Formats: sequence, structure tokens, C-alpha cells
Amino acid sequence: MTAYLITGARIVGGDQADLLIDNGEIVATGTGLDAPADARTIDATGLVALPGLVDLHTHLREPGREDAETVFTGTRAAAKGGFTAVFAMANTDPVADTAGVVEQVWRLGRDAGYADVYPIGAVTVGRKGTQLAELGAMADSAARVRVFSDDGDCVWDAALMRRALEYVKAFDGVIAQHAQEPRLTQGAQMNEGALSGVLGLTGWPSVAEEAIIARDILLNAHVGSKLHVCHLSTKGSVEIVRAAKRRGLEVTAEVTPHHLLLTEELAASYNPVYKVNPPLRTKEDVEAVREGLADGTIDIVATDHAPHPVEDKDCEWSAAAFGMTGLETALSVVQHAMIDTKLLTWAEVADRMSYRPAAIGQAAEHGRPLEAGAPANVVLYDPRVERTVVPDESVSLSRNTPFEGMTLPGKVVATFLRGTPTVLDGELTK
Ligand SMILES: NC(=O)N[C@@H](CC(=O)O)C(=O)O
Ligand SMILES: [Zn+2]
Ligand SMILES: [Zn+2]
Repeated sequence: MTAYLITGARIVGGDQADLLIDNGEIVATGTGLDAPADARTIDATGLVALPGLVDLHTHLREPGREDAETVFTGTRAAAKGGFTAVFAMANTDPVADTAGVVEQVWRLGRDAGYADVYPIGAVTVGRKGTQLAELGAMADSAARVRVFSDDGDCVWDAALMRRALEYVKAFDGVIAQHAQEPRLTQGAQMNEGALSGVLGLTGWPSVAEEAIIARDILLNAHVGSKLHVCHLSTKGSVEIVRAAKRRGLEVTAEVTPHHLLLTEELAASYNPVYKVNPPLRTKEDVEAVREGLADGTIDIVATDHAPHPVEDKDCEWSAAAFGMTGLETALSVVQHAMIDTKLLTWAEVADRMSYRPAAIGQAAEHGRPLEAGAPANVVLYDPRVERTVVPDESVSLSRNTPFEGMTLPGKVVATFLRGTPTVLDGELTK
């Protein structure tokens, strides 16, 4: 294995220093390090060194929709975005609700070699919301599933949600809820408000999200398990989670890059690239989720990378699929929304995009501080450059980025997965 001496990087949580990587590990940090003679030197002056990013919410689409994304293409996009681990959502076809399917996804990730893939298991059989899936079998499988979610749909039946929360206690699992009250969102197309009325699109009230979050926090407190809230998007949701945490109730929550930056006004274009679940909300909501992420109410940023082929997006708004891609732009959007606004430091970004998602998902090899002895999962990022987002430059199979044409700060220069570069000089290594 080639050794790498990374010089002059700003190491988050530490000083400007050198970083020596060998045999898959961080061997040392500091200055004047004793590198092997054949070590490759990377001048990282001006770059930020972060622990490899961890995405707790990615749609890789395999098996079933390999026209939108595969484990191979999705993890390439992940590596390009600085991620070394992704949690693959269960809404595939077949649904990841058995040990067989989660093991298949896990193996495909390992064979591709771009990022570690942690499959998420479905909570209910076929994600149909009526019968618990084989959670224990998925937990005991080679994929060692610890996160379970019916994402795409809400586990709306309170009794079933209670049983799922109880069940995962046996192996310290977590239920990640897609909080959407189905009766309040029938036919919903965008955020409910004055604008949805003007545009003639069925509205999606904030309360549909908040009611489920409040219910689940109480259910979870009752059974003493672990609840994670997917893609929280409203000011009211932030307030509910903040109040719960103040009371000492166990809950973790995520926000997506797009909900940190974009607002419902984009729907006025009727361009389905802006159609997403949960919908883009108001400026007030964006400010609230930013504050929530800054003060730790919201634990993590997760991309909800949701690739869709052109034919599912290039149609009338109401017929289009929900979802947007996000792996390759996540860190830039977070820099723009949170660092350049002085709401977060880089050390806090490492916390929200690496340490904490790894802890919630129990990805022990990931989310470790850049210190000697840790697995060499590292990203080198240049916050000084700018780029205009061009969909065709994406290595994802899909093109549905809502950031097309926007100028965003920063660029991933290198990503290391256990000491092996998956990205060097800004390009995939294989
Ligand atoms: N976010 C989305 O709009 N879509 C996701 C499902 C989901 O995350 O709910 C998808 O699978 O396409
Ligand atoms: Zn969802
Ligand atoms: Zn999702």
C-alpha cells in the first residue's frame, strides 16, 4: 500500500499539521514526521482535513432501479462528495426487508470499494406498513443492520411503530422515521401556504410532519428505545425536538442540504427538479433548521440523495417523482449555508457530517477524529474555490440536482477510504 504524507492541512479539531497515512491507518499527525522513503506527498496547504463524511440517508436504488443509480455509481458520487460511508435506504425493488437483500447491497458496496455501504432495513414487510419485517434476521446478517426505516413512507400505525421501537432494543437498533401523516398529505405536491394556493398545487402542511414527530417522541419515551427523525424540514419540528431534548428525551434528527438552502418559491417555476419529500419550505423554516443544526437540536446533515431518471422528472409537476440528488454538493451547500454564515465551525461540521452520523448508525470504523491509530478515512477539502454546478459533470447516473447553475463554494480535493484514495486531485482514482 502506498503511504501518503499530507502536508500543511488545517486538521479539524486540531492545528495546521501534517498527516501520515500508511497501511490503512493514520500513523501520525504533527510536523517533521518520519515518512517512508516511497511515501507520496500531497501539499494540502490551505485545505481543510476532515474525517471521511458519513451519510445516514442515501438512496442507491439497487436492486430494482439501476437506471437511476447503482451501488457502484452512487458510491462513486459519495466518494466525490467526500463520503467514506453511506447508509443505503430500503425503498428498493425488492424492498430491503430480508437478510438476503441487505447482504446483497452490503456486498455490492464492498466490491465497488468507493465507500462503505451500510444497508438500512425496512421496518415493515414490503414497506407496506402492516407487518413487522425480519428486523432480527437483518441485524444478525453479514450486513449487521442497525438502522431501520420505511423511508419514502411513514410508519403511521402507532401500534406498529411502538412494536418496532421495542423490537430493536434487543440489538441496540434505531428506527429512522419518515415523518409524514398520510391522511394530512393525500395528493400533496408542495408546502401548504399562500403560494400553494396561488400555484394550484395541493398543499403539504407542516403539521403533517410535526404531528408524527411529536407522537413518535412520546412513543419512544414510553418504550425507552432509539428514534431518529429523517429529513426534518419545519420550524415547528425543530421546536418539538428542542423541547424534547431539553426534557431529556431520546431522539436524534437530520436535515438535508437542500432544506438548509432552498425555499418553496422555487416551485413557482413548476420545474419538478424542485419537487421533493418533504417539500421545500419557507425562509422562516430554513432559518429555523439552520439554527437547530447550529445549536445541536438537529444532530446531523444527511443528503437524502434521491436520484431519478429523466423520464421520471421531465414531466408535469404532479406526475413527477419526489427527490433530488445531493451527495456531490452536500459539503459545498453546508459551507455556504453554515460556515460562510458563521453558524458552524469546521470542527462542528465534522461533528454533524461524520462523528454523529457514524455514532447514530454504529459505523465504528467511521466518524473518528483524525488522530494516530484511527482508520485513514479522510477528506481534503478546498474551501477557497468556487464552482458552478453542472448536472452533466455528476458521476451519479441521475441529473436531478436542484443546484444546477448555482455557484457554490468549495471542492473535495481528495478522499481516502482506509488509506486508499478514492478521489485525488478532485477526480475519482478508478
Ligand atoms: N426524498 C424524496 O423526495 N424521495 C425519496 C424518498 C424519501 O426520502 O422520502 C426517494 O426515494 O426518491
Ligand atoms: Zn423520506
Ligand atoms: Zn429518503
